[in-house]
Amino acid sequence: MSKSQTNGLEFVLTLSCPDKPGIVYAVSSFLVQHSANIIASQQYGEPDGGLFFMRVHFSVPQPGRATAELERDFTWVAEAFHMTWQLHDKSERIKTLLMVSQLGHCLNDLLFRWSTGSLPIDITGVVSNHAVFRGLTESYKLAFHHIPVTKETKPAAEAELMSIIDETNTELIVLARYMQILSPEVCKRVEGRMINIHHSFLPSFKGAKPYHQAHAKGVKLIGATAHYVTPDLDEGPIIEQGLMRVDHSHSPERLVEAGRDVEAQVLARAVTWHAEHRILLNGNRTVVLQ
Ligand SMILES: Nc1nc2c(c(=O)[nH]1)N[C@@H](CN(C=O)c1ccc(C(=O)N[C@@H](CCC(=O)O)C(=O)O)cc1)CN2
Repeated sequence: MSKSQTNGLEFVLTLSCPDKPGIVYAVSSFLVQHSANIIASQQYGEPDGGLFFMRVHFSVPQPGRATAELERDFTWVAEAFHMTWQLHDKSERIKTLLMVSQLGHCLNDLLFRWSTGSLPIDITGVVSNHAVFRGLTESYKLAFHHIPVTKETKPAAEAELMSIIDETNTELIVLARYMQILSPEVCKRVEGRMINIHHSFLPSFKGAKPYHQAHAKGVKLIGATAHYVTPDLDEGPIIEQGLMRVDHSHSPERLVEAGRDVEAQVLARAVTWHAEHRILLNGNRTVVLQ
């Protein structure tokens, strides 16, 4: 059945809007009117009376409802409260394209988690500017797209990437240590649905070689940051971060090696939360409703 024709039994509604009394009441009333049962609900109101954020996971009785039908019925609530909102059929796994360059620890971790069912995504393929992970990708029976990039070929390479995204109906793109800066045009087309793992505790050590930057500063902690990609390098909304302790004896190469696990764990949490529709954008920040 096509996406709009599935009769979902469980849905996730996410919304943000100017805070005012009556929002939860209005959402609850909508759910009662549709015989829905709340399974989980989280909300957050900015303390200064700014925006209100909500995530509701609910079920509807058999035979289920088409998402479009519920969306049509919720529109009046959304308009009354000037909501930015989305309704997701929880049975539909988000189509996800993975991208990597020459370091495969995050890719390997994501592929394994996906293969065991612990990562709620459908992988549409792997894109890389190097050929080194073709074997690993194809061992999971996934499509591998080798798209080499040079300064001269970057526009054509990005055009090929966008074609793959469009042709596979990819909804989420994950930069699993993909080490090419993407153009503002690509960033605009994937705004809010491209996640990067940066190998430092942002905002420290943006850009290239953050572990070498950290070593030069004599840090005692290194970290990793998962964030949405924007035209401004490593400045996008932060989703998740992690840290680990190091000391004076760690060379830059040892820091690179030590950081692999925290990078992979942070990226996996960020991808999971995006796939579970737990992340709401709040300007250049995120609200993550657990
Ligand atoms: N527009 C954006 N593109 C990318 C972002 C981003 O936030 N906005 N994140 C990076 C990942 N990254 C650090 O996490 C990073 C990647 C690449 C570079 C860099 O200097 N790349 C050089 C080429 C390096 C090479 O060929 O090995 C370049 O693109 O000219 C810095 C940081 C992913 N893209």
